[in-house]
Amino acid sequence: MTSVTLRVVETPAELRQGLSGAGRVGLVPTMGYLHEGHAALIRRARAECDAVVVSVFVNPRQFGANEDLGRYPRDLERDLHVAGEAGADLLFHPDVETMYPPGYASTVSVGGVSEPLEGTSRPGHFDGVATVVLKLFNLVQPHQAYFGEKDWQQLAVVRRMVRDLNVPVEIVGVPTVREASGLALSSRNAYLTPEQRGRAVILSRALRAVQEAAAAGGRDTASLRQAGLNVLTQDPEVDLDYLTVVDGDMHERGRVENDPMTRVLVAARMFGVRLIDNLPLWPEGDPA
Ligand SMILES: Nc1ncnc2c1ncn2[C@@H]1O[C@H](COP(=O)(O)OP(=O)(O)OP(=O)(O)O)[C@@H](O)[C@H]1O
Ligand SMILES: CC(C)(CO)[C@@H](O)C(=O)[O-]
Ligand code: BAL
Repeated sequence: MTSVTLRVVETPAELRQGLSGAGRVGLVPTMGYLHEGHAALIRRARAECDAVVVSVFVNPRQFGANEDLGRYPRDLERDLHVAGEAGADLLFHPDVETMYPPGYASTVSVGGVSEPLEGTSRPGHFDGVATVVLKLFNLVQPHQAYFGEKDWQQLAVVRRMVRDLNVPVEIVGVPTVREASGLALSSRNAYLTPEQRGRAVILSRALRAVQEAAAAGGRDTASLRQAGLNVLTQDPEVDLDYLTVVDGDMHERGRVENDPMTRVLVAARMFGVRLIDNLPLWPEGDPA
């Protein structure tokens, strides 16, 4: 049943009013078309905070000129239902003019962790993400903010920004929610037919193959990567952008360290849709 207490607010003034005297506030930033992955973030916020704000804003500043801003899936009714069920109190749904009024001229740019991988493939993407996330932090002033591990590099960029700019918020990372097949839930999965989603499971299979190679003792990054490539090359539909093993700073090294932050990341285009996924190299933490 959808929560009867969920309120939609569209302006900063309505948001502040809705949060007055709220106690501990949790924020879940999203671009909408909510699914069970988003619901996991909202439920976690519900369990840890007195008031939960979900923002739904398809942020134009994080899309490149040739990306899918125009066709990004939107469905506010669905979002209300999912957010209400998961226990949100406020759904902040500003329009583009509210977030970026005429004369708007500021950008937040995080260096280092934002530069490789998604940063290389999607120039300007993380500037757009950091800018809107900092604006949301300033508007909502949450005690805690919840982000999915599915967007692992984004999580690293947000953590870096918060540390560097002394933003008074605690960042909480939430594990990736998957279909039973292993496919990571993503709003962009809506672009795929059920048959295509079945084929896209190959990405998580490749990540698991890399995990298995590490569990078997592999420490050399090139051979770990090859274990994943052996899977990905089984389907010619996979147009690989990157498959890599990185440390917590998003650096690829020749040999992997025994560090729980070591992660295997993949990005590929399948059926014209760009998909990303990642897993910890050692699911149970670093090996002895
Ligand atoms: N499967 C998932 N499990 C856990 N968190 C997720 C999952 N999918 C998305 N999230 C998180 O939800 C937040 C909002 O993400 P967003 O609205 O972009 O959804 P998305 O499904 O990642 O969409 P996209 O298709 O654009 O990647 C982000 O912090 C993201 O990491
Ligand atoms: C964090 C975010 C909501 C900023 O627009 C977006 O990048 C997303 O949905 O992951
Ligand atoms: N979940 C990441 C948002 C994006 O791809 O723009």
